[in-house]
Amino acid sequence: MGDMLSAARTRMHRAAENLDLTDELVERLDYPTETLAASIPLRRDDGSLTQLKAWRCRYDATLGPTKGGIRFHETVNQDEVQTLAFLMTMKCALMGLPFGGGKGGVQVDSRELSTMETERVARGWVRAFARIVSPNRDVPAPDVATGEREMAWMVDEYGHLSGSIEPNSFTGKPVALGGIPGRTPATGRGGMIALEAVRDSLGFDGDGGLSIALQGFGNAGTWFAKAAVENGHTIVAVSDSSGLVRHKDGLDIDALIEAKEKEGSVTSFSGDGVETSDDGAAIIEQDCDVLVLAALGGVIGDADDVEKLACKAIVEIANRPILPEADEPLRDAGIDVVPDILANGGGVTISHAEWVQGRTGLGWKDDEVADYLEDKMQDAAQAVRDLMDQSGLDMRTAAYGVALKRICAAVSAAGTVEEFGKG
Ligand SMILES: NC(=O)c1ccc[n+]([C@@H]2O[C@H](COP(=O)([O-])OP(=O)(O)OC[C@H]3O[C@@H](n4cnc5c(N)ncnc54)[C@H](O)[C@@H]3O)[C@@H](O)[C@H]2O)c1
Repeated sequence: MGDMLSAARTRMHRAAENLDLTDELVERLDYPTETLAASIPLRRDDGSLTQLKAWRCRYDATLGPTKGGIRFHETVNQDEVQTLAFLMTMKCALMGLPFGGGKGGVQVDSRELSTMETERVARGWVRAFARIVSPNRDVPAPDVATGEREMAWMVDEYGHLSGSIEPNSFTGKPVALGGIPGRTPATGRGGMIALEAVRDSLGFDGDGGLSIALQGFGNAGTWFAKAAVENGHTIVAVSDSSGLVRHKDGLDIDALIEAKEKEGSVTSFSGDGVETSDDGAAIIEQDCDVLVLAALGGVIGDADDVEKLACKAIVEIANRPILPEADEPLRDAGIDVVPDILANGGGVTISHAEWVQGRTGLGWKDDEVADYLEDKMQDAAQAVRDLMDQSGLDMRTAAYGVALKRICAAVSAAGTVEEFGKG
């Protein structure tokens, strides 16, 4: 087992120990059910042939078909794919969705691919893994460097291979091809709903505006920022891969989005009182109420990183931006964390709505999507709060606890040691 998965599982074990869950049920989640590794041949535009490493992991399907994105990234590896599939398992259970967890990846630098090469990689991934993908078995979605267009190619390839039209084999499709309106903003908006739902347990009484520093200004970050401003909060600093921009009285988010769309970076933004720096990593040192991590994994890795923080709470919109080694130093520093499996659960929640839409053949309206997101985020946050109240656990451990209890209940429903042990 890889180091990354091993580290990720420590949080599950912490929850299981605190809640006295039966070992044999939790052990079932120690290893993935199925991981398929493949080599995808890519014919480059210049005629040369390259072999790309690729994976699909179905981590656990106790609660339903496995669900999770496919990322194209030069550093992706089997350990990362399995770790992210493990997190999807916990997230889908916490969000109350009838899905298990999965993840896929191709080890490739997407920036070096032409559009036609990207299409060949997307179709090659489906040819390699079609045997485990299916609307009732394993349902992939976009992730890093994949989006609606890649899903359109993948659904098409899957239809050719299976001999039937199966748009429901993937989510995150373009709306014109069976996608759902509201999927793109769902992760950012869901993160805001989660923050509001737990704000008093983070120590923010009342409903006054909070000062927020935000790392990452892509899909999730921009939609979170818009929702935050609509709710009366102030974004005092934003970073992306180009660097950092800050304004002590709050940034004009619509203008910042426009500048990023036009110039490709937040540091191109200017105006009265706006400061920029090429040191994007300094965002974690920004004095603020809430630091929102919406870019990368492993940003806060240990006690040294925790010492740099000047926030009162953290919201994890990226997957695993805080590593387990930093959990205790954060607790000692009194910094509460809204964990990734809750804070970014809005994305897979609306993927579920898309899957339901595909199964019924009936389209969802914008307000139905928004209501579903609100309800699911509130329900998950409430379940976590209830367990925190009952057990005194921190928010992350309680979130894992809610997920584990649901998975364990489903496993136990097919018989327990007490029943089988009767002989
Ligand atoms: N989009 C979703 O639905 C969704 C769902 C669940 C989790 N997530 C997670 O949220 C994170 C962001 O996803 P996204 O869809 O917004 O991706 P994205 O590619 O749209 O945006 C990523 C952003 O991070 C920035 N970034 C990259 N390196 C950086 C660095 N060193 N410092 C600061 N910023 C940096 C990029 O400039 C960009 O603004 C990822 O970890 C992703 O796995 C996204």
